[in-house]
Amino acid sequence: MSSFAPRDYPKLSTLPIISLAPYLSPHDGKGRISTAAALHAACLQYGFFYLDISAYVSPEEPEELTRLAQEFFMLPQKEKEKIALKYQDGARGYARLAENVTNGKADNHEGIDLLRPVEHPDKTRPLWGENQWPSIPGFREKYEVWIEKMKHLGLIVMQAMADGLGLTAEEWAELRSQVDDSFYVMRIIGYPPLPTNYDGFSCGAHKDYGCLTFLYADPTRGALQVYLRQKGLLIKESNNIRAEEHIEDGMWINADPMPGCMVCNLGEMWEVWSNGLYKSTLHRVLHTSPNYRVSIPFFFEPNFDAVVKPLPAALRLQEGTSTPASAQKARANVQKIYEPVVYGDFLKRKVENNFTTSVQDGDED
Ligand SMILES: O=C(O)CCC(=O)C(=O)O
Ligand SMILES: [Fe+2]
Repeated sequence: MSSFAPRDYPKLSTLPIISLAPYLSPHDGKGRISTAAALHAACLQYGFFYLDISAYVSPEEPEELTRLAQEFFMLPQKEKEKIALKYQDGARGYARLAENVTNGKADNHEGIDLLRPVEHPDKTRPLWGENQWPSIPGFREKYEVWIEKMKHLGLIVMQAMADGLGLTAEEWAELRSQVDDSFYVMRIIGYPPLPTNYDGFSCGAHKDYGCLTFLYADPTRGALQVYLRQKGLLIKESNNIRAEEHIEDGMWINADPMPGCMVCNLGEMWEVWSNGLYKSTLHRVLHTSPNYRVSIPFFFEPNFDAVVKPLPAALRLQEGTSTPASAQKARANVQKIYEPVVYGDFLKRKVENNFTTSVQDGDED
């Protein structure tokens, strides 16, 4: 029985849209406050949002990356296999269609993974090999420019989130030092249409495991879906028609691409930093339209050796205190503190267990 009458439900629309522009201009103090507050609210409620990056990226740039990805995926299979994962550390290179498995089922996609390069590469060590690039002219150059842009974007969004969570300047400096040499993953994904009666998904339901995901996807609609778990009143508006739907136990909503925006979501490391205040949200891809879909998520992750643990600012919020001094006293009221995680160790465990482990294993609510 619910004690929550439907009319009192929090109103949920499609995912919130947040503009990053104030954080790109040096003097927009007011704008920053509202961006930081909007980020905080989106992270509390959804763990997913649209990031309006039109002030940072011109639309032609990711369109060109999509075109290059298409060109690669359209090559004969034998050509694509020349950079197969098996020639390196098993994590860098080309994964053929259905090689990736989620929840025990083969995903109907293919892809290329490019990870942060390491010093003294050794392909016999997990994650420690070298990237394998397609030989298509311009491919590597264009993606390397994008990677630099996404790393910089990661730091900007982290700063805005730190403001939203109420970190002091010293606390932000400490958090920044955990992400300033991101062990990122640039993934390039190709999705043929999902065959009818396919036993699985284009990409099965999962949480991202790291810090922040910046997803650029081609204009295909109705592919990426996000799971909203809270009760609420979903407001849908299209073609001037407004519909309301009560969500009782959670539901999947579409996160279609929006011009000038990327879809951004939190990985599990943010659950740890925020001591569970912010959730890493389940999502999946069901691509049933007849076109070949391309998406290029950039996973902005902590540094390999970062020790990720609950931030004092998150504990202060949970304790209902606002200053570091008063928080000390109230600490005992916080019911559960997440265990610290060394990001690189966590990632290696993930790879060994085919990405099935979670920071909260055995502890799902
Ligand atoms: O292709 C997409 O829209 C999402 C892909 C995704 O969730 C992932 O690679 O983690
Ligand atoms: Fe994902």
